[in-house]
Amino acid sequence: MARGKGRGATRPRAAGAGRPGGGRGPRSEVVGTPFIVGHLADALHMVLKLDGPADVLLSLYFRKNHELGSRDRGLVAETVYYALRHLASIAWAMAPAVPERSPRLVALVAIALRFGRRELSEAAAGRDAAAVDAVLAKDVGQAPAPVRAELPDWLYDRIKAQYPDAEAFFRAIAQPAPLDLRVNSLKADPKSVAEEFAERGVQASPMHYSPDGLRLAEKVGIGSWPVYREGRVDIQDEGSQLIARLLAPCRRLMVCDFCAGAGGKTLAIGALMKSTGSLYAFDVNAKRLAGMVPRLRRSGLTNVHPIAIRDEYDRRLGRLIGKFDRVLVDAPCTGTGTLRRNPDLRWRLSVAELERINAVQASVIRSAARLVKKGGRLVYATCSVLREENQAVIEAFLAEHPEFELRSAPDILAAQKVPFTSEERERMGSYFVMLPQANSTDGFFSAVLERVAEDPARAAHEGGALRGR
Ligand SMILES: C[S@@+](CC[C@H](N)C(=O)[O-])C[C@H]1O[C@@H](n2cnc3c(N)ncnc32)[C@H](O)[C@@H]1O
Repeated sequence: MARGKGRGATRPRAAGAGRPGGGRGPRSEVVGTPFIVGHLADALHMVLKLDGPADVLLSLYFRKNHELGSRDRGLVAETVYYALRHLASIAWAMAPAVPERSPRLVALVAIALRFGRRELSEAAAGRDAAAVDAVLAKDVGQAPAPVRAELPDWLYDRIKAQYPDAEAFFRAIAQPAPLDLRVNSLKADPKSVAEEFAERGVQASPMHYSPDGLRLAEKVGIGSWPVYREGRVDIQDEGSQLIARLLAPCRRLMVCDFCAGAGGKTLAIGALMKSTGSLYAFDVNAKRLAGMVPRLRRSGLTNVHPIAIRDEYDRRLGRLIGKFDRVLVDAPCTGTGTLRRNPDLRWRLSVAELERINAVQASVIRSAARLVKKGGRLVYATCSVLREENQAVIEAFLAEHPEFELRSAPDILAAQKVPFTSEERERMGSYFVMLPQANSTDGFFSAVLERVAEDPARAAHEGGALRGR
């Protein structure tokens, strides 16, 4: 696999990685010890079934395998993610063997590609050494284009057709994403938080676009740090932070986050509202919504009302029709904008799933739009890079709903001092579009729609009721 050879072939930073317990016992010469390769193969055996998100399956694996020290876990996780990012080319090079039935070979090849062939101990490679070398000898440059792009054919075709810089997108999603933080303006400011990180020897730099954001130079586990536990920061991609700003939330508004999930955007919106007004957070997934509770506690927000709904036409929504100044629909989507963070996603998606999600998107935006008052705004957002889930949904909605008009998303952000170049503005038009290859963020799409007239159906209904009196 000439393409992979040498790429990133560095020793892992973690001193002692490769040793059982990650620090105990004599120092191992190489990363790929029998211990690490064994665990990596077992973890890949689970993850390559692709029957659940890799991060969930990996944490399950680590919970069951206490003998792995924190550095071992870091090494296994990093290599599993590397394998998922390069799964198409690894599968192509190892054919007729298939990854899900040969996780050990995938483990050995992934270590050799990520860290260098010499990082595989003889004891670990064992009888598979020749097979590994045969895989490494394959020239991925000869593989079909979707394999080189590390995408399934259907997704490759769509991205290639949609983006003139598709090749740059393919390169961008082969890289891991940085760790982005949003500073909670209720409790801190970016400068003081950056200093707090500097005291721990971690560089946190201001973000290019988001005024509240800091980007860490290295990935560190901050879950137990006071800065996180005390709610001064939350983990949130830069693009996602900007979507909260598209609502231009200010004091004392009635705001609804219709697909709030565990509250990533809810928290950002609440902070921009300075914890005033009312912020309703709906979701059909009560478990996910419950994940918001500890985050709310840390954040210090007191204006948020999380409510689990049965579906987008839940009867309890009836009394809220026409009541909101702002409604965010952070729609369920394919998540194709987050492939840097969730490399397994591309292998778990399908055209049928895209079509199912598309139908939900159309239904959710239609229902959520009823909640927006005249003069209020509906913000539709996805973390997808596919036109079908983005522009096409908005075009179909506007064709059916002349009572809404598209507003300029870049103008709304420019008014909040978010700097876009004229080139970026030209690319976006009236929409908000962030792309990993152009903006170094996850891929995001958003449209801001203003209600300029009452809902015709509702007006007719109320008019009829009035006349009948
Ligand atoms: C993209 S995620 C939301 C992420 C969240 N806003 C954040 O920033 O962390 C989409 C959410 O939509 C929810 N959802 C799916 N169908 C829905 C529906 N019919 N009505 C409301 N929410 C729905 C899902 O449970 C999921 O939590």
